[in-house]
Amino acid sequence: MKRIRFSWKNICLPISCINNTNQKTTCTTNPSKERLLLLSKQTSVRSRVYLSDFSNSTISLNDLSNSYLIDIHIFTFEELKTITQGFSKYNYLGEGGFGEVYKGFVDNSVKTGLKAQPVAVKALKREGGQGHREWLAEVVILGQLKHPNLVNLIGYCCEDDHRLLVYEYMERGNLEDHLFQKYGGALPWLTRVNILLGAAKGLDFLHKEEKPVIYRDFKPSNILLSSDYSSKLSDFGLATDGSEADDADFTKSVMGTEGYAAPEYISAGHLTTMSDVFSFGVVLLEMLTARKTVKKYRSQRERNLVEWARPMLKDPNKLEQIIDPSLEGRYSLEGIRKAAVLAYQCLSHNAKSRPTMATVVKTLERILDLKDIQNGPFVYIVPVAGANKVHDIKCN
Ligand SMILES: Nc1ncnc2c1ncn2[C@@H]1O[C@H](COP(=O)(O)OP(=O)(O)OP(=O)(O)O)[C@@H](O)[C@H]1O
Repeated sequence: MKRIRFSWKNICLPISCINNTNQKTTCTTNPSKERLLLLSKQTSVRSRVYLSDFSNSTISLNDLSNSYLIDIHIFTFEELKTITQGFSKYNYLGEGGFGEVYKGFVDNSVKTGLKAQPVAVKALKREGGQGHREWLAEVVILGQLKHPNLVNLIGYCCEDDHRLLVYEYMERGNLEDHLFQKYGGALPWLTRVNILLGAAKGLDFLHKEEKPVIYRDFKPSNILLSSDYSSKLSDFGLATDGSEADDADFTKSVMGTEGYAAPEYISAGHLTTMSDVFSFGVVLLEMLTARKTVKKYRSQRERNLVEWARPMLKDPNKLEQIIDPSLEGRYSLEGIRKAAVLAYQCLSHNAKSRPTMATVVKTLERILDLKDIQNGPFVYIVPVAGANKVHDIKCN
């Protein structure tokens, strides 16, 4: 489901690397002395650069990449064109609100020190301030925060009006395509729980930052899967690092994807970490039911999944009616009940009654340990090369 804006307010950032005269600019000039002085004063008190540092012009992209970014490579547009074979249709992976995504391959010959690996290259559609803000949010947040459940940003390109991002390539694409069966059979129960556990750990990590990062766009298409089905959050364009809370333009614009945003955020623009918890509840409900949160062609009563299904989550007799039939009863009964109660709590209209992501992680870990799976399929444990975990693969 594509991202929509509930309302729109242009965000005007001073874009230090855009050259209005249209000359070729690659953001590689040295930071000014005054800026570095200011920066060194700031570093003594905090360890991370925030998005607001850019809107206040206290830092430039050069300062950020020279002093703060972790293992980030700066690519030229030509280099990215080469590694994606000229953004060829054969390398095309898909398109989201930000722009098109292409598969590529990098190694030491592209940039010294670069590990040989497949990558995903995301190219920003050229459309002014908000597009640049989204690109910058990805660089500022993913360039500084590293975690096994956040997609790894390998590098970026900021040349003339080109804005691109280079990520590690995730072999199994996004959860949405698996959950709603674009590919093959239904995901087994424990694989689903494990995927959501990974995503929950990613959110928990973001929320535990000194200034919590609010992800703002949690949904299945933003959860990417590796070959062994471990999950990582991607698409940080709408994320906010907590530094923009006083910015009038920011607080006025409500953004996200229809069906996932918390009610208090839609109605009053009230954005907290609990907004992410609500969105997590929506995805958990989608995982339990294999139904999309909003679907036009469902009956009026069932159109909004949350409104229709939430009352049934706490009633074990009704619960069975909404569980994904393609699971064919192959799940832990206790596990599915616990997951349903967890979804119910995350979807509370009162933000304060929702659990924190730390509690969600603990609950999902307990559910993952419940192995009383009814009529279980033959489970073949595949050791995955390079990974220290084993995962169950359903064999028909
Ligand atoms: N790192 C990656 N590895 C493999 N595939 C990726 C990667 N990043 C994105 N993709 C794929 O590219 C396509 C577009 O992804 P993108 O994140 O831009 O948009 P989206 O999340 O589908 O939509 P929206 O931006 O509206 O939320 C999707 O099919 C996604 O699975």
